[in-house]
Amino acid sequence: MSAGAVMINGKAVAEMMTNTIAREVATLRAQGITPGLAVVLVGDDPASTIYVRSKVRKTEAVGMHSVCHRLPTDTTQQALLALIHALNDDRAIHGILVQLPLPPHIQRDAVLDAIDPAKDVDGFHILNVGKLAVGRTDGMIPCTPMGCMLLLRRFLPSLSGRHAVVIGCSNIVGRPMARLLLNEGCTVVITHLQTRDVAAEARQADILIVAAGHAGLVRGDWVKPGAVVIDVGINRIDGTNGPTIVGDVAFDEVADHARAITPVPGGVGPMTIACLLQNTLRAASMTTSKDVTL
Ligand SMILES: Nc1nc2c(c(=O)[nH]1)N[C@@H](CN(C=O)c1ccc(C(=O)N[C@@H](CCC(=O)O)C(=O)O)cc1)CN2
Repeated sequence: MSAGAVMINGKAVAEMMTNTIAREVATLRAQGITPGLAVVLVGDDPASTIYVRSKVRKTEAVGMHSVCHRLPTDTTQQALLALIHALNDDRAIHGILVQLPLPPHIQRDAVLDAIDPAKDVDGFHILNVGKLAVGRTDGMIPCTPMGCMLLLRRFLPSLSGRHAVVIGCSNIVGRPMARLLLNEGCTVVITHLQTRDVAAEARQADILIVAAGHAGLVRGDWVKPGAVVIDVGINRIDGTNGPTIVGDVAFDEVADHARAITPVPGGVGPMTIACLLQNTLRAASMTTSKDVTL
């Protein structure tokens, strides 16, 4: 890593956030409200199973009420929708999360749009997507892009006027990430599979967000000296010492050019779950204020 490059330690930031959240949960509980999160997993995808277990463990660790519904792969869309409607009506549940990806026979958008937008702690409901798209701040923000923004803000006090390039245009990361950066005053370019020269676009970036799902895609010569690089990729590969997790960025090469970089693991990933807890706390707090106004 070059002498000036800083490693942005998402794991440490996520731990600090989680400690703060635990204190705020204790305050809410003292007022008689225990924030509740329901996680729904359909099927037995190994990575999803690990993420869901981690979400449940961390939800409980901060003192929230945690419910996990593990459904078989052949669960019908109708049965899944019935569960969501029941969770929407459950006053002990403030946040609902359906782990993605869903099996192919289930229409993802129909399921996500069935979640009460006020309980949509993933920020994937079309109403929350729309709020973010028009720059409104009263919607739920998807957890991974929110985690990236929190890491960026710690490192760059103002994002206004920066040139940001987002590699990847998924609904979970790339698109909401681009909108958050735009809302903070960045000039934003999104690249995708049809982009003619992704490397040339990346070289313009003051802020480079990489969420392509392609191990080691971004090489050292793709990065402008002094850029801040956020690696969202999580790729499982077989290394010489067994299976290992790497990002979308060739870390050692890029660290020679960048001013700051997130590692994988230990960068954006832990922030995703911390932001999920933050959104659940926010959802529970909003219910409270609604109750007070009524
Ligand atoms: N409903 C959702 N589904 C999915 C989301 C999401 O935000 N909502 N994001 C991803 C998976 N994901 C959370 O669900 C997630 C991915 C990675 C991590 C993480 O902490 N990664 C670690 C490495 C973990 C490992 O060893 O595998 C790291 O980067 O340090 C947390 C959450 C897709 N689905």
